[in-house]
This record gives sequence, structure tokens and C-alpha cells, in this order.
Amino acid sequence: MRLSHLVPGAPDVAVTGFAIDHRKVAPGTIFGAFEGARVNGEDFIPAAVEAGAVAVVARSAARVEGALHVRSDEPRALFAALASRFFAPFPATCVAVTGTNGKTSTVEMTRQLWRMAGRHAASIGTLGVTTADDRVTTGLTTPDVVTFLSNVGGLAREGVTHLAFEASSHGLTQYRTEGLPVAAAAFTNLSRDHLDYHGDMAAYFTAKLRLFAEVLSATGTAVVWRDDPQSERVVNLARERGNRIVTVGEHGDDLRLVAREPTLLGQGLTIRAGDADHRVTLPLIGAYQAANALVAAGLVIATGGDVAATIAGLARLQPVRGRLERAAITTTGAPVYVDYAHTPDALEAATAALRPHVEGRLILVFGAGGDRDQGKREPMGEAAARTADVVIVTDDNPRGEDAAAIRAAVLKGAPGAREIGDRRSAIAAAVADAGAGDIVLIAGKGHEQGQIVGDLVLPFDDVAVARECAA
Ligand SMILES: CC(=O)N[C@H]1[C@@H](OP(=O)(O)OP(=O)(O)OC[C@H]2O[C@@H](n3ccc(=O)[nH]c3=O)[C@H](O)[C@@H]2O)O[C@H](CO)[C@@H](O)[C@@H]1O[C@H](C)C(=O)N[C@@H](C)C(=O)N[C@H](CCC(=O)O)C(=O)O
Ligand SMILES: Nc1ncnc2c1ncn2[C@@H]1O[C@H](COP(=O)(O)OP(=O)(O)OP(=O)(O)O)[C@@H](O)[C@H]1O
Ligand SMILES: N[C@H](CCC[C@H](N)C(=O)O)C(=O)O
Ligand SMILES: [Mg+2]
Repeated sequence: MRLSHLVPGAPDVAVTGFAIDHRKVAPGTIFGAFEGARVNGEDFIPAAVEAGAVAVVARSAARVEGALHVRSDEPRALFAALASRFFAPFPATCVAVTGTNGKTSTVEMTRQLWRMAGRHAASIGTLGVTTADDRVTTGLTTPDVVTFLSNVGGLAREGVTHLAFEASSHGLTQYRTEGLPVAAAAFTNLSRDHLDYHGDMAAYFTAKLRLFAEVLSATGTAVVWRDDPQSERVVNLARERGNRIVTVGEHGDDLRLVAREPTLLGQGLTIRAGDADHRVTLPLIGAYQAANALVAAGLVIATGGDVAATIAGLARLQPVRGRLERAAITTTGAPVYVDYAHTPDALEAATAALRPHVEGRLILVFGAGGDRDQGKREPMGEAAARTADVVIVTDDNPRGEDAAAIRAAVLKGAPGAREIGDRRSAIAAAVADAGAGDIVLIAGKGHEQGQIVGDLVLPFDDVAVARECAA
């Protein structure tokens, strides 16, 4: 590709790639220099030019010498638009999911439902880039724009026609997922998280709404979990923009959840679509998993899927890694579940999912991550104390913070809880304590494979540790 094709009036030189990190610049690269939360990318412009950048996308105020300065008031947006032309073509049908909780589950279920319908489908999110036969992790829920667009282009080259991806609030604020046509966008729910980055709930919600205000195609469909109090704003925004709207949930118009009865291994759902009631057994427990399954079905139907076949497909959904995953049974017969709940709302959802199955006590092991929203810690403790019978507060990725201080903040909300900092010891104590009729829930890390302490990632897998402790 030639620079002059991307930027009118630019020199006719070859463009070999895109980078937002000066350390990844090679001769022929277009460098995006952005002001970040930690450092100012504009400081690396001279180094990028030195490494061979042919153009730099940056604010007008930035200084660029020795390469073309492509100016923009919103350089991240312009950079994404140029990069998308370089990495295209993309899968014909792309859909995105935002919301505080449920993004990973929903994109994974969407991918599975498409596959059942014979589509060549993939998902991108916290679990990585997932196709029918492969999964590669990227480290972030929504990878940086270059990683994202190059992966999406790569999937299209492999023959993927249907892509569901997670749009995190960080990703939306930083224009990480721009430049490809988004046929449908889903909203799962809104509750407290990430206020360290966004400041307050209003700014956090505005970041999420960008998906509907700017990223979703003008001709696309908004798929909305209607039981969330904040869904009104999403519906109004979509209406103002003239998007088609598909609402799902007990208050949904298009896929109405009429009844939900927990069974031993799942739940029976009655879903009203149009005039017809469809009954299906979802092989997953918990209201939250039913919610995500309905949003996924909404996305598939919004992009042309058959209504009856899509709903019937819910009966064959496979569990999502690390989301209410049954890891082990203790020697006393107590099931041990692993879940990725890392917000107050998610802890409520995960404990509520298990409660109908508890005959004795619900024993909850969890902590809160370091270098993340400090204000969610006490509410997480409160949610735990309110919904579980026995609470053990432990460590979850302390990162750069003092682990004991994080636990103390959580314990403020759960004064009666036990404190066992070492996560393996905490899991061992819960497993040892569990008797017949009890259930153990280990929350916060789900699929994660490491405990981040300082700059180190120490190998750690809740499922594996639960199995070792239960053996
Ligand atoms: C807070 C946040 O979102 N940070 C991410 C973001 O940083 P930023 O744009 O603010 O960048 P910065 O580090 O200040 O640097 C500014 C610019 O200078 C560049 N740079 C920086 C250093 C250098 O030597 N050379 C250089 O060119 C950077 O590439 C960047 O473009 O862009 C960086 C480059 O892509 C990411 O690595 C970084 O993720 C950090 C590691 C992170 O922990 N992010 C988490 C919080 C995150 O994004 N989480 C979300 C939400 C999770 C969820 O709830 O689902 C996610 O989508 O994963
Ligand atoms: N629809 C939902 N409503 C409430 N809680 C949910 C819902 N879906 C998932 N959860 C809770 O949130 C946890 C994380 O779910 P999931 O990974 O699907 O969300 P996510 O939005 O991708 O999270 P992240 O922000 O980390 O990427 C689950 O393990 C569960 O405890
Ligand atoms: N996407 C979330 C994941 C949190 C997972 C939890 N284990 C933690 O480290 O807090 C975040 O980056 O805030
Ligand atoms: Mg996720």
C-alpha cells in the first residue's frame, strides 16, 4: 500500500505497517502518537522517525520532523481509520458487545451459536482470539488497535465470516476497535467498575455508549438487555440515530424471557419471540448465564440468524471457560466452582446463581485486584458478606499495591470474614471446611493463568489449585 493512497497529497512511498509503540516501528511504518494515561506517546516521535516511520498521526500541536505529520484533533480515531484500510478486508459480519459484566460470555456464546448454524465464526476478547479450533491470548480484553485490526484481517483471510468482539470501556475510549463495519452492538448491563480510569459513573457510561453513538454502523442493530435500569439510555440513543433495536430479557420485546426454572444441571427457559413461545433447556446455571445467552441469541438473530433454530441452539451451548466452571468435588461431596466475578454486581450474580443449589453453606473465596478501581473493594466485601455464608478474603493480582492494604479495604465491607492472603492457602481452607451440602465458590480470576505480584506473573490457575486441594 502507498502512503499517497491513504493520505491525499502525501509522498508516494510504501507503507509496510502501523504501530502505536515506537519500539514496534520498522521502515515504512505509520506511527500513532497519542497522549496516554501513563506517558505521552508524542515524546517518542523522534525515536519513531529514527526507526523509519514514514508518517506520524498526531495532534497539530505535536512536533514531527523527518516524516509526514498527519494532523488530527482526535489522532486515535484517524489512526484507526487509516489502519483499517491497511488491514482490510474484514469478516462480512462483525458484532460488538459492551457492558460491565457478561461481555466475554456473550461473545463466546455468539460464536458458538453461529458455529451451530454452520458459520465460520470467531470471537475476540478477554479469553483471546477464539476460533473453532484455536485460542490465542492477547493479554487485554480489547487489544490495542493495531493488534485488533491485524487479527481481524487475519481471521478474514482464514475464511472467518462472522466475528463477535468485546468492546471494553478502555477500548472504546482509546478507539481500539474502530474502522470496521459493526452490524450489531449489544449492551449487557452497567454497574460499578474501572472508576480509577473513568473518574465517575457518568463518564464510564459515556465511554460505553460510544459503541452505540459512533461505532455501530448507521444501518446496524442495537441489541439491548432490557432488564438493566440503564438500558433506557441505550434504547433512546439507538432510536435517535435510527438504528434497528432488538430488546431481550423479562422486559424485552423481541426475545422475552417469560419463565426460568433452575434444574439440577441448568435451567428451563421459556422465550417468547413474536407470537410463539419457545421452550429450551440451557445447560448452564444462573440468571446471569441465561441473560448472556439471550443477548447472544439476539445478536445472531439481528444479523440474519433463524429465530427458532437460534433459540434451539441454546440447549447445546458449552460452558464458558472460568465462568461458573465446576472445577472439583471435595472428598465430602461439595462442588467447587470457579468464576470471574471481580465487581460487586458480578459477585451478587455468581452467588445468586449458586444459591438454589446450596443445601448447606455457600463458602466464598475472593479478593480484589491491585492498580484497579479502589472504590469497588468495600462494596465487593459487602456483596460477599450479604450473599455468602462463609467469606474468605484473599489476594487477586495485587500488581503494584500492598496486598494487605487491598484485603483491608475489602474487609471493611465484610468485617466477619476470614483473611488468608495466600490464595492457595485460602482455597485449601475453603475446600477443607466444606461439608456435604456446601458449595465453594472461588471468584475473581476465572480463566486466568497467573497471579500478578509487582511486575511478576506467578503461575496460578484457580481450577488447577482447586483440584489439587480437593484431591
Ligand atoms: C489504562 C490503559 O488502558 N492503558 C493501556 C493504553 O495505555 P495509554 O494509551 O493510556 O498509553 P500509555 O501507556 O500512557 O502510553 C501512551 C502511548 O505511548 C506509547 N508508548 C509508550 C511507551 C513507550 O516506550 N513507547 C511508546 O510509543 C504507547 O504505545 C501509547 O500509545 O494503551 C496501552 C498500549 O496499547 C496498553 O498497554 C495499556 O494497557 C494497560 C497495560 C492496562 O493494564 N490496561 C487495562 C486497564 C485495560 O485496558 N483493560 C481493559 C478493560 C478490561 C475489562 O474490564 O474488560 C481491556 O480492554 O483489557
Ligand atoms: N449478565 C451478567 N450480569 C451480571 N453479572 C454477570 C453477567 N455476566 C457475567 N457476570 C459476572 O461477571 C463475571 C465475568 O463475566 P464475563 O467474563 O463474561 O464478563 P466481562 O464483561 O467480559 O468481564 P471483563 O470486564 O473482565 O472483560 C462472571 O464470571 C459473572 O460473575
Ligand atoms: N478486565 C478486568 C479483569 C479483572 C480481573 C481480576 N482478576 C483483577 O485482576 O482485578 C480488569 O483488568 O480490571
Ligand atoms: Mg471480558
